[in-house]
Amino acid sequence: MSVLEDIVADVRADLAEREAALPLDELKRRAAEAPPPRDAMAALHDPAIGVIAEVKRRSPSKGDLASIADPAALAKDYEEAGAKVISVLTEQRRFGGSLADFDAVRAVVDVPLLRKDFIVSPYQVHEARMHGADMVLLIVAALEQNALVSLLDRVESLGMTALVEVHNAEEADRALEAGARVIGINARNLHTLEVDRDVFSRLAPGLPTEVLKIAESGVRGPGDLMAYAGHGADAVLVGEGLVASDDPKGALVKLVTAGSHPACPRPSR
Ligand SMILES: O=P(O)(O)OC[C@@H](O)[C@@H](O)c1c[nH]c2ccccc12
Repeated sequence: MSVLEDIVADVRADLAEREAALPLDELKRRAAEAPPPRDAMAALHDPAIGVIAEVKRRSPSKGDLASIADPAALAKDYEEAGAKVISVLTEQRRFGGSLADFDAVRAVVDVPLLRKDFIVSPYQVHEARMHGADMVLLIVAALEQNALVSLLDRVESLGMTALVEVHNAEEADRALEAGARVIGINARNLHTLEVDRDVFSRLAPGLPTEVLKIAESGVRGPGDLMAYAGHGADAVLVGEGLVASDDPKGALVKLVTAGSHPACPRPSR
């Protein structure tokens, strides 16, 4: 099995436990009572190159990145530093995240929040909404086409924005066919965990101008952000480059400053 298949198998096992504890109907009822979602798409439509800052403790490729004893404090720093959206990993076994982290962050920030997980079931989408998510990650490589289409519809029908993640041209075609309006091009191959920053420059030109393009993974600093901007990125999604820094807030200020600098290329929308 590939890394991705292993992760998804465990995610499904954990999901079955939660479904047994809280049935879907009750979950939907609670989700309907959550405050309405924020407009993540509008937040990312800013003319500056935005940063989606991620709360990430560890990863299968790099192991422990940061202990993050207080995810809310980190997220507050991200918000103050100018993050357009904050991504919170909720996958526990490989990434050390949780819905409790998500709740802690939701309680202290106003920016749109992305639930970063391996979403394979409508249950997880309603669960995201119940916890106050505004945006949900859908990984094309983890989904059959009909599941991708129905999950995307569900995310949008609940008023949230789907970040549809791709890593190659075939997945990009599937994302477009499903109706994705925000596409994340991940430099990391989730089957092998290898990073190739050139994937963005290969795929982005083939996407329609009106689709928001997010460059994911491997952003080490302003130079990488500027390079991605030059290839048409509307925003970058950054985890390790922030959490593993001695000063995550300062590191994010540098990225945000680069993204709004007049010399930074702008998307041709
Ligand atoms: O830590 P990095 O290299 O900045 O990467 C962030 C983000 O792109 C990465 O966490 C990610 C991209 N797609 C994912 C899917 C699942 C889990 C994690 C991810």
